[in-house]
Amino acid sequence: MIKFETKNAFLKEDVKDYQEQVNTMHDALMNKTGKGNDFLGWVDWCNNYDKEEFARMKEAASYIRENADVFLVCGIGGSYLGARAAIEMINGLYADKKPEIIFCGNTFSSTYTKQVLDYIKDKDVCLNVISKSGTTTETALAFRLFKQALEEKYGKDEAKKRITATTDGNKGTLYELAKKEGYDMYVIPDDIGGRFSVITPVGLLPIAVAGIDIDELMNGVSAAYNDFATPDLDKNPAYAYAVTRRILENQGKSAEMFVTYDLQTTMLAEWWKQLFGESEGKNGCGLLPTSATFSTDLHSLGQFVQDGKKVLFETLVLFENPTEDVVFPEDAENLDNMNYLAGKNLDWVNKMAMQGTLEAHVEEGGVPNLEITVKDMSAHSFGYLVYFFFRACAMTVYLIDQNPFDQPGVEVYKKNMFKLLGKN
Ligand SMILES: O=P(O)(O)OC[C@H]1O[C@H](O)[C@H](O)[C@@H](O)[C@@H]1O
Repeated sequence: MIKFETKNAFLKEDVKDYQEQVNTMHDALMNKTGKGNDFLGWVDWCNNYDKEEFARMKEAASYIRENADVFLVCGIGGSYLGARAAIEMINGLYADKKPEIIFCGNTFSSTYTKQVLDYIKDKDVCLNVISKSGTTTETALAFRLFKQALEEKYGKDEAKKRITATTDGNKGTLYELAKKEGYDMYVIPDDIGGRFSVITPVGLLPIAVAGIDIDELMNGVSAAYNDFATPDLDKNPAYAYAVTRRILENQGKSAEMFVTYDLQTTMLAEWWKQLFGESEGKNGCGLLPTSATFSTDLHSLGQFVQDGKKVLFETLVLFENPTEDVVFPEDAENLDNMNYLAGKNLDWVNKMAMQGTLEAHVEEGGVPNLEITVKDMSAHSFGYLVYFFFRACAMTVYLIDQNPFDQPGVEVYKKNMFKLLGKN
């Protein structure tokens, strides 16, 4: 289902030399005995998730689709990136589907927040507030504003029906508030951290509201779970990718650029950045996760990749089959001199651009390129791909002996901000 290739990676070590270490880490992961083992619920979540809650979520999604022009998803980090990545990748950026999905609660920007508040004024709205901790300030602040806007518009009772809360199953400020208000509630499992939570109600409810088949998404997760049961580096592309990153780091690389050729996967890259950035960037370790969407960014970052400081390698995420295609038309006058492409499919042009760029970056630029090939941009492939990255991420961080599942560094800005905001 996923092909992983290193033929353009300039590797100076053999991936297979890591087999023994990978076997040990694989056991730690599967037996839940490694670092951060309290947060390994995602590993076999596809076998364990609550089917009753899953069915309830689908019903809630139908209610929201029938009753809302706009669906507000109020969350930040792992509580919004996965859903947004899935919805954009699978439905595209301009899907003419009701409801329109707007993400809030991920910024303090007064301009953005006020503009969303104005935009929803004359629209029917439902809202899903998502926070594992239940105390994240960006989310809590936006939630109060949008909750009040809904209460003003619909009255308290009707607003309650339009608000769902996804949070801890037993505790926390949001949990208490939602219980008291009587909102429809969904649980973020204790043993699944935010950046691994797109396969739980955190991601699945908004994804279902977008009209995407969440059974298919979970089938993709299960298929990946089964395919990655073996630690054999010849058979497990997630682990081969995990090891390859470490080899390139040993060769002096300090950044990894996630590259796609489809604009609707830009948010997938943002999701991936949180996954790897928060999992790996600690105690002075880790590769900087960065991203580019080509060919758009070839016209901005291309110069640096080709010719700048040799700090990075590229990880190409290629989708074999496009969701849509366009045949380039003939033009009788040919004033733009573009007739040489007449009759060609746009996807073919995109793939030729990819081929040409790959050769330029690898052969002339000496930039290592890894290739991850995915069949298409379906819900099934999304589920498969995120699980691929989960397993790769856990393995690659275990290989540098760090805990992939905490993020103590994120607290530092919060402490300073709270002091400035006068929070006690
Ligand atoms: O879901 P929440 O508890 O609101 O957290 C939202 C996000 O913010 C935190 O600061 C963490 O660094 C992220 O890992 C998390 O995904």
